[in-house]
Amino acid sequence: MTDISTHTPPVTGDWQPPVAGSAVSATVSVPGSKSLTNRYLILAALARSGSDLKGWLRSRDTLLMVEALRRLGAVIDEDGDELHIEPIPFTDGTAPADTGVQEQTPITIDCGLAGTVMRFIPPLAALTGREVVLDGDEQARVRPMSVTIESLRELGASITSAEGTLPMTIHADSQLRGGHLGIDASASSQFVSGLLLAAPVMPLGIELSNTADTVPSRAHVDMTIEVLRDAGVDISEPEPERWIVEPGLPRGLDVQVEPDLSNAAAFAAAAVATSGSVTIADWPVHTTQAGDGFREIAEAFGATVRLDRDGLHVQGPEKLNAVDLDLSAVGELTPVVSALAALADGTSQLRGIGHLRGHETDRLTALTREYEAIGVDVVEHPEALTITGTTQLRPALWHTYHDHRMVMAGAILSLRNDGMVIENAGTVAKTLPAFTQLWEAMLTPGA
Ligand SMILES: O=C(O)C1=C[C@@H](OP(=O)(O)O)[C@@H](O)[C@H](O)C1
Ligand SMILES: C=C(OP(=O)(O)O)C(=O)O
Repeated sequence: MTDISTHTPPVTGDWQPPVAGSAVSATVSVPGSKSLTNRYLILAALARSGSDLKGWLRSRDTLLMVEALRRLGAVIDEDGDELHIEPIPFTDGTAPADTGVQEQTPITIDCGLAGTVMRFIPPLAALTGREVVLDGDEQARVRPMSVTIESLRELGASITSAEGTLPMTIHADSQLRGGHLGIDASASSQFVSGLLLAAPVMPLGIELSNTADTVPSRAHVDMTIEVLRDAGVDISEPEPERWIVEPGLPRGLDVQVEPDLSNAAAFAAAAVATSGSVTIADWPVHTTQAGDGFREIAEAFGATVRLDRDGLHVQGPEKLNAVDLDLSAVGELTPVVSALAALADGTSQLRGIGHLRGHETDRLTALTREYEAIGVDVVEHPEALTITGTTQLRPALWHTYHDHRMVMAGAILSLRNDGMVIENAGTVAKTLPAFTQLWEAMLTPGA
């Protein structure tokens, strides 16, 4: 198993990841899922009693969520790898109890660059009866937010936002009653998840439907439904993309967070890229995580994949096949998958990924630029990338655009591209602060 205890601290600036001299062979254990941690935190903040989260992910996105919920009134204590959460004092279907003079001071919330914070916190904030000002990183200010803002307005919130993005202010007179709502969720599944997660506290619950093209990242909506249901919330989807949540607070949680499979995919990809063999410990047999989709994707590249009680075992092929994949449901895997496509034998199509233009950065443009710089032939389409793999990669500075998954993609390419340097590797702390350490440990013989 990879042991990072004796390794140097995480790299925060430029990083030259190791080249794989031979086939990578390792067992890797990754920390908890970002998407599950942040959903559990939201549910715990709404619950009718205290909650315990074990194995939660400690990263920038989750710490921002913890801080946001504290500011809204939850009490959160950290004890080793556990979090204990006492909820915001909501009662079924009403705003939280009056907590006195302090209520007059606006609450400020930093969303960083976290989609889950900027789309999941506003519905809760609008239920508190407090003035809440939300902002984030410069790049967060261009991420799509108008659907969250408009939908909360329709449900009774009073919101000021000059550009329909962050920064925004939710006013204290907001009254979110819930009810029927149709939204265009084609730009992000998080518009749907944010409303569904807060719906148990709305007096009328919610009947929400998507009125536009299919919701992307469907796996994440399934995750939202599952965590709500597991917490005793009455949620149904009587027809595709129409969801009904009945009012009624969730139960307190006592859960173990699954490992983050989208982060794990980068390590599994190291096996695929080097004809190597990597085991990801504790890969769950049942999960709603988008990262689980990597099993089929690895097979499409020619890898052999086996899931058993010890985890996921990935054996890379001698030569990578080119692929033709619709990644719309599992879009966050795209940067990692694209790195494999850049090493494959032939031309790959990665389709259904237009919504990635609203992620941490415009990922289609960022990947295209960086592939061109290292000698990979890539064509950028509005909603797809065409990538022709090569064995003749050029060393270059790989820019990361404040995108953790660009760091991961760069590390995979570095396995077969000596001299490549990854700029601002510390940005990977968004979801995996120990990434550079785990990566180097994986490439240390005997890991
Ligand atoms: O709800 C979530 O936890 C997420 C939903 C997805 O967002 P989009 O639907 O905007 O792609 C995904 O890409 C993101 O990494 C996490
Ligand atoms: C798109 C991502 O993050 P966010 O939750 O900020 O949308 C991601 O992690 O790939």
